[in-house]
Amino acid sequence: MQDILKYNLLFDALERGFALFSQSSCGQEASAGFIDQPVRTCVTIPSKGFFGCMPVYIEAEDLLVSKLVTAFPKNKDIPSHNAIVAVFDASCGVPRALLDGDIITTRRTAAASAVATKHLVNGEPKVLAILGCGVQGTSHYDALTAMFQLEKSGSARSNVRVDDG
Ligand SMILES: NC(=O)C1=CN([C@@H]2O[C@H](COP(=O)(O)OP(=O)(O)OC[C@H]3O[C@@H](n4cnc5c(N)ncnc54)[C@H](OP(=O)(O)O)[C@@H]3O)[C@@H](O)[C@H]2O)C=CC1
Ligand SMILES: O=C([O-])C1=[NH+]CCC1
Repeated sequence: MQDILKYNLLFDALERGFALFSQSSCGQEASAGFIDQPVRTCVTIPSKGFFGCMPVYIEAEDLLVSKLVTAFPKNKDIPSHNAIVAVFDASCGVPRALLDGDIITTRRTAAASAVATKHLVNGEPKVLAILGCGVQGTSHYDALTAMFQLEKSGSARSNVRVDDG
């Protein structure tokens, strides 16, 4: 997954996916193909975290997919987020693949921020500052420096600790 899921491929795939989803949500299924993507369902594990289920049907790709993801923010020596992605053939419902979802989650999230920034930014961004050096802080650095020609970029651990008690 590390070698396959390059940011430039992800940027194109996400732009296409967001456009398809918007067109489908606006009732333009004829050109876009039908997409059914309900809002993520979450199960709460009190004082520990949550377990999320993220299903989608994409007619244009004949795919039925669900990500299953856990977020346990207090994990210390193991990742705070863990995921798998199950892929089914939408023509017959047969399972086709079970993918490691960690790299997908790490890079897709950051790539989505980069694509959103590209469409929302006013002019060419020159400076990037990221607060926090966790998994997403790092992947956002990688994605945004892959998307833009920046003059200055950096990330830093936060010295402001939010009380998460
Ligand atoms: N929408 C999406 O698709 C996704 C969203 N997320 C969300 O993004 C966020 C970051 O996830 P991820 O990077 O994987 O998590 P990590 O556990 O790898 O990193 C946690 C980050 O939060 C900071 N942090 C933790 N506790 C505190 C605190 N008390 N006060 C201030 N900062 C704190 C850390 O700062 P420091 O570096 O200084 O230690 C670190 O940068 C989470 O909220 C997660 O749920 C994650 C994946 C996908
Ligand atoms: O969409 C996602 O994969 C996640 N959102 C918060 C934790 C993981």
